[in-house]
Amino acid sequence: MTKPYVYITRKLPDDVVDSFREKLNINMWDSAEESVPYKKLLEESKKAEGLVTMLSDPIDETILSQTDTLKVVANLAVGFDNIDIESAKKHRITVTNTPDVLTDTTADLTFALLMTTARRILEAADMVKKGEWEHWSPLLLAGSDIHHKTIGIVGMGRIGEVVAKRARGFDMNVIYHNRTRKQKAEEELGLNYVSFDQLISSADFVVSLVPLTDETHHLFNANVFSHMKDEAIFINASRGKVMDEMALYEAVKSGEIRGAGLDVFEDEPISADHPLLTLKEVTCLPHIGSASLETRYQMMELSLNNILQVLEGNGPMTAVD
Ligand SMILES: NC(=O)C1=CN([C@@H]2O[C@H](COP(=O)(O)OP(=O)(O)OC[C@H]3O[C@@H](n4cnc5c(N)ncnc54)[C@H](OP(=O)(O)O)[C@@H]3O)[C@@H](O)[C@H]2O)C=CC1
Ligand SMILES: O=CC(=O)O
Repeated sequence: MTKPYVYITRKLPDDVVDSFREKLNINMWDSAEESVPYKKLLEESKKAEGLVTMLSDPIDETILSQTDTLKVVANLAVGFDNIDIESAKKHRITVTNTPDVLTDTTADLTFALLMTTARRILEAADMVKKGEWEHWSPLLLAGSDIHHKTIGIVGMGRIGEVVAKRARGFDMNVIYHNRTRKQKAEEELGLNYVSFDQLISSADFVVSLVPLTDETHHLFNANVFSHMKDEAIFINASRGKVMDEMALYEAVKSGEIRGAGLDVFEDEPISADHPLLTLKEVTCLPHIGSASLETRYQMMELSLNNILQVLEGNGPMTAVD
């Protein structure tokens, strides 16, 4: 029996992929770092039954409408804003993602970003390494406290709840905003539900964990930054396009808010001359929320298992609704 053809849009480790080769005929793009060119993606999608895609691959109507073979797209991420879900539905192509396996790891990184920014860890480490530490002084690199402060989480989903748990461990007051209230989490984690406006005006740390949708595009804009506390720190670990980067730059530069910690950007990778990179109050990371070895291996295995399940006629393990 011929094995179904599956294309992976990045070079993944052989020790993960090889165990699926008995049942799947797998081909991969030959770089782990560089995205597959769009033309090649289009060409492969016309002959593959399954695609494993990265969050940087645009899986659009052109790709989804021009294939007679494609049955399943497994995105190596929990976010799926790079995929035209309506079009996939229309063409009866299953889309899967990688929820749960990355939740704790991403929550760890989100909290690390918050702590790094609040306590000015990068500035401090740089000073020591560059030999610029000349003396101890009472206000040397004095930052913001974390304990007993108020953290406001916008997007209290899987990752939001675990960040809330981390925050409770630091004796923080946790407020959140979602479109729907989560009574069980409120009771279990001691959270307080507030309106979006209340959250942004009362939180010391405003943390974005909302997916990118039409509704959340530029949710954090100049008007919103202007209503935050002067000492507020904005943390974005979800998607760059939920914030207006230039408005954030202005807000930090003018002292309207104290700083920001960002794992994601409107365009990735962010260009080296972007104004945000000039601000010492802004911590910037290269979209590494789920990047632990253990978690990335689990995400790869889950993606390939989703492909296998669908192509063997079983339901996907983690389908995007
Ligand atoms: N930096 C990184 O490397 C990573 C980033 N991510 C990002 O984090 C996001 C969250 O992941 P995860 O927690 O698993 O997702 P979930 O779907 O579990 O949580 C998302 C939450 O956002 C809320 N939400 C959605 N729309 C809105 C809105 N318009 N206003 C307010 N709240 C809203 C939802 O609640 P409700 O529907 O009630 O509003 C839901 O509780 C992903 O979509 C992805 O973009 C994820 C992993 C790693
Ligand atoms: O950004 C990462 C994801 O899993 O979504």
